[in-house]
Amino acid sequence: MFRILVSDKMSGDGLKPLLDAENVEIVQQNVADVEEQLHTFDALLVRSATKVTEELLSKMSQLKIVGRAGVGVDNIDIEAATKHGVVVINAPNGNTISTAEHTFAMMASLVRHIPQANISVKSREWNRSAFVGTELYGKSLGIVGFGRIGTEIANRARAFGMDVLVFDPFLTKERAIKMGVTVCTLDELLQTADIITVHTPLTKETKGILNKETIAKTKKGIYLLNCARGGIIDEEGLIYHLENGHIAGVALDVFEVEPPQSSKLLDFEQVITTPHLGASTKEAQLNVAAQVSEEVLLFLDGNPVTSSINLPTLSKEVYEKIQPFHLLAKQMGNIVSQCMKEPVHDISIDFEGSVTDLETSYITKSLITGFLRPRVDSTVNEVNAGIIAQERGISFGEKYIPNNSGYENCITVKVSGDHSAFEIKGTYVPHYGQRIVALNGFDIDFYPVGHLLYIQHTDKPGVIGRVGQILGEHGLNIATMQVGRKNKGGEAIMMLSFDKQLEQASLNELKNIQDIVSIHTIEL
Ligand SMILES: NC(=O)C1=CN([C@@H]2O[C@H](COP(=O)(O)OP(=O)(O)OC[C@H]3O[C@@H](n4cnc5c(N)ncnc54)[C@H](O)[C@@H]3O)[C@@H](O)[C@H]2O)C=CC1
Ligand SMILES: O=C(O)CCC(=O)C(=O)O
Repeated sequence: MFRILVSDKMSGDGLKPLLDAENVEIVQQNVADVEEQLHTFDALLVRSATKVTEELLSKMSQLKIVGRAGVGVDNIDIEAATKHGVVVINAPNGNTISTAEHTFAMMASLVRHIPQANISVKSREWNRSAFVGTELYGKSLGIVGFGRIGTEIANRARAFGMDVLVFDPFLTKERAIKMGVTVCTLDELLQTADIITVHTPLTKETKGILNKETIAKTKKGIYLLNCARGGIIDEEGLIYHLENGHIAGVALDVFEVEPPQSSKLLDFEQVITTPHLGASTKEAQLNVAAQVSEEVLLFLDGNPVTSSINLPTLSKEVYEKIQPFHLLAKQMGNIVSQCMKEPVHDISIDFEGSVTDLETSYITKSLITGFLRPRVDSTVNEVNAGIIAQERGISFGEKYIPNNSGYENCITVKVSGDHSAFEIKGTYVPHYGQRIVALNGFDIDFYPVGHLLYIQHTDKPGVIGRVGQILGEHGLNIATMQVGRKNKGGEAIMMLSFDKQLEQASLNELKNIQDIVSIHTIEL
């Protein structure tokens, strides 16, 4: 049974997949009200109100996934979630139309002074001359950030007969041409636009992208809108230019601090506001809640996620192709880790053959996870494996090499430690399974599961027999056995598998056999 905490208010219909699921218990309460139970939840669903901080994540020790019912994840400490091995997903498309429509409604309201006129009429005034507006038709709209919402706004603006200028450093020329917008630099946009609206995420680069200096470059009488995130337009800069009369009007759905109780911006007649309502429609709330609910359920049932912020996202179809290699890589990492009982500083992974057609970064993360599991106390998974490896001074990298192994696909892992190195090769054979096909240059062929014993020895008569005898005396049945050697009478290896774990006494006896160089038990 999975326990899911829904901390912010969400559409009941949207949560239906979770409410209907048999293996799920849902608690719809704010995190602050379930302080004692925080460690029991497997998943946390939030909108923008709940702040998912390092402190909260530390208290939620069972947490596996955070679902953000919306786009912006600035209320979630992604770095901390990644460190805690918690997957973060969002619902990127569900509220695009609602937010674009809201921005457009704000724009129309702004240039026609609708909110101010509404207050005036309700105050029993009839002051038509005070509310003379401006047409949108023929005006230049500058859009900063041309993603999902920016694109929808451009479509609507063109239908209103506006020229659309776009600044987005990640926008390709082809897409701009297709969308019928003019791409320009930020300075060109600032100097040309009559109205500017921002639709970027809040990042180090976008924080204060419109500020005292950049707003000064805009036309006198500019209209500015922020329906994305508070802080993208610097509030002090806004106040400065509202006071000096440079700005004709501002529409804000979002604020640097929400609610903006003490913000001076609320005192300006030419500032119109809404309380972060961009995504507040029945449709958007249903969409985003349903999207994250379905995704969280799939994830908890062991499926890949399609909109993760801190994991490579894979479709189910792609995941099915990757899954056998994902497992093979985890087993390979685990084997090396158990055989190399020393500090390791580099892991290099070579992919060859058909596996190179897949998203190998996911396979690499699985390998690093498998390697770290026997060494790390904290829960390590594909989300935090990279960070944990880095923290422990282990570098890793992957590359594609020509397919010379003789296998249809092959993964070779070379691990460098302080005192030695280890090399392992694995392949996946459909309908046959994962196979380890070489260890430290010895050709071998074994299935990497269960209780294994890896023995390095000298290729001499009687060694294998003595091993079998000691194991037999300890009541240990050898399930499978593989041997490999490079030269007659030289170094050799054995890989044995058992139905149960070996005890220390039998290992001690094996170690005493002359011509045995080393022994490692491997538990997979
Ligand atoms: N008011 C509300 O209720 C809502 C607000 N939002 C906000 O709107 C933002 C945009 O949402 P979407 O369009 O869905 O996101 P998106 O990811 O589709 O688009 C963001 C765009 O910003 C661009 N961008 C990133 N850094 C930039 C920079 N330094 N300069 C210019 N452009 C830059 C990206 O290239 C991308 O095209 C979200 O991050 C969220 O914060 C989203 C939904 C509802
Ligand atoms: O209504 C909400 O949850 C806020 C939506 C939002 O800001 C977002 O999706 O980024």
